[in-house]
Amino acid sequence: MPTLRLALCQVDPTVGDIAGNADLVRRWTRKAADAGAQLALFPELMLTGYPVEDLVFRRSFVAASKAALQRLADDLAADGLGELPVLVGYLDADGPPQVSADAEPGKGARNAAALLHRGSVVAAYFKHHLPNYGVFDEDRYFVSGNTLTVVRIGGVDVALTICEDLWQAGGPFAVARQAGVGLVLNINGSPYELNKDDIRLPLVRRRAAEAGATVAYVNMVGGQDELVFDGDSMIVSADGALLARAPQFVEHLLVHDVELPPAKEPVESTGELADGMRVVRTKVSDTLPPVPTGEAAVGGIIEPVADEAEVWQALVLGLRDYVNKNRFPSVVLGLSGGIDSAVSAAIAVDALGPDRVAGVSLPSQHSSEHSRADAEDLAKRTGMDYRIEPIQPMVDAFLANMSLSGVTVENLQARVRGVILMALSNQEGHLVLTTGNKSELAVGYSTLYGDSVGGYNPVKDVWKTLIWRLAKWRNADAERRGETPPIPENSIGKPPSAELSPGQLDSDTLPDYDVLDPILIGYVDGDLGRDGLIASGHDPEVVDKVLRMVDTAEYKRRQSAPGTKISHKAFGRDRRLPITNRWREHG
Ligand SMILES: Nc1ncnc2c1ncn2[C@@H]1O[C@H](COP(=O)(O)OP(=O)(O)OC[C@H]2O[C@@H]([n+]3cccc(C(=O)O)c3)[C@H](O)[C@@H]2O)[C@@H](O)[C@H]1O
Ligand SMILES: Nc1ncnc2c1ncn2[C@@H]1O[C@H](COP(=O)(O)OP(=O)(O)OP(=O)(O)O)[C@@H](O)[C@H]1O
Ligand SMILES: NC(=O)CC[C@H](N)C(=O)O
Repeated sequence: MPTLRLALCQVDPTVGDIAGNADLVRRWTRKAADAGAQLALFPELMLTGYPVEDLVFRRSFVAASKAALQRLADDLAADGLGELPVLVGYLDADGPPQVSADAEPGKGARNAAALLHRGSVVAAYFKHHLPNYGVFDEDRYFVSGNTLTVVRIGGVDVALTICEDLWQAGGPFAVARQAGVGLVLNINGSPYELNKDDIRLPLVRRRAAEAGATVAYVNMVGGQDELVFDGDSMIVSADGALLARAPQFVEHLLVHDVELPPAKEPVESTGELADGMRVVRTKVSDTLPPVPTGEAAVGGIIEPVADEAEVWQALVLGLRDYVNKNRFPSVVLGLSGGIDSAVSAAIAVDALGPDRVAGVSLPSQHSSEHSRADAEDLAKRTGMDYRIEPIQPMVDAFLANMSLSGVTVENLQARVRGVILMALSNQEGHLVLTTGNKSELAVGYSTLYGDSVGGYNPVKDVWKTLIWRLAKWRNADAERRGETPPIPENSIGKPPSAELSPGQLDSDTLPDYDVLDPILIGYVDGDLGRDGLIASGHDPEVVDKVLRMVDTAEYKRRQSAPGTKISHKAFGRDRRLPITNRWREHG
């Protein structure tokens, strides 16, 4: 049986940085070669980053991707790495974009993968299944490919596939079986969602069984606006055994030797192959770079971590990459002494280090003594910068000049805080973090242009009840490691309050969060209607109240800052609803 040393390069590309991404491929191909790899693979749309959205419509961008691909092949050969076949995702086009007036049927932009060898592009593959649900809009951008590319490398037939191809039965993996391949490569831009890693392994196993071949699955890592890619690259044998698995949320080179069946005689590509596809075969090389003598390469198997640990890492990486890729030196956020700002600050410190996080206490006449003390305690525990900017003089200046009362005055305080944070951003260059959790976003419990101001929201997709769980987990994790728990116990234990009027508590306006969150999870994440929610045991009156709040807060969500997606259905692309909308489920 031939043995192939595979190198799965789980790296963090940046959208639009074609030259930087090509350099990343060169650096990691060098690492792969140093590890004796005989075939290296990089994620989906590696050269352009993923997802590129409407950049696909720019012909200049497509041209840059294509030119970079050939340049990369040349550079790898010039680097002395030409003998190592490298599979890399890139943006291609064989016709004008589908949205343009001169579009041609069956042609257009392609989500593509190319195999580079000895300074040339020796084979290419166009993604067959285009995801068009959730956050994905690939039917808007790409034309589907109908050819399975099979390359013969070192006597083994290897099929090339891209991400969504893995998620559907009866497509390229079924064709791969008909073509008799020994290995299927699958390159991914698969964003993180809680529990997605639990779905991926059985999915890869099913496709390995369908193809009757080993599957090498490489995914990117890193944050891109609201998405965070978690890696979780793996190799699964034809009989479903997990051979190697990379850690989540970090760049990683997974190098593993796989035993593969020798290529059979070429199968004729005529006849009905699955899903209307045909097969095109290319012989790349009989000879491969020799593996260094000695130990076989074993990639190891990383065990999945607890949900809280996984979500925390996702939030940390999502924020870090947003801040760094958008070149902010630091972040600033208001510290109320409450749990949302405390958790957001702890995420920021883990993402950026304490020197790049500034916390501001913005007390008003309604702020309790503990709000200041708890904010200061948080700052001490984490080592972040801390200052106090009292807002009352500015609030009073408004009240002396305008006749305002009730909720307007509550909102005024939140807005003065927003103005101060934006002023600090303008003056000192920080990115402002806003800290509204998913429960608040769902019911509109925030002040527009007030506490909702900010460029990024690290907890946007985190239900309030999960915020508490994360806080407890993060503190316990610190204790396990002998470190100071970052979040003051007081911030975890106190009843939530906006402190915008005397003695105000969230529970004056909202049901308790352990009642509210399950209703929201059913309505928002599960798309349950009123009847479904009541049938699952919720009080009809509370359901009506909650649904009314959710439905009428769409306008706030549409103006909200981006934030890291961690759930199956995050506000934004996953859940698109009209603002002007008279459809109501509730009484
Ligand atoms: N369909 C629509 N399209 C576009 N704009 C629309 C709109 N409907 C209202 N609006 C605008 O929105 C305004 C109302 O929104 P807004 O000004 O935000 O005010 P509003 O939602 O009325 O009040 C904010 C609520 O959030 C609470 N809060 C504030 C701050 C922090 C926290 C917390 O604990 O985290 C809670 C506060 O106690 C209060 O109950 C209207 O005056 C109108 O200008
Ligand atoms: N006194 C304050 N000083 C500094 N920032 C504040 C203050 N009050 C509110 N904020 C900012 O506004 C956000 C909204 O907080 P608010 O206290 O109104 O409700 P919350 O959603 O329960 O948040 P938290 O749990 O952080 O208190 C806070 O997370 C914080 O960033
Ligand atoms: N880029 C893709 O094709 C991603 C779609 C796929 N279902 C995933 O989330 O992994």
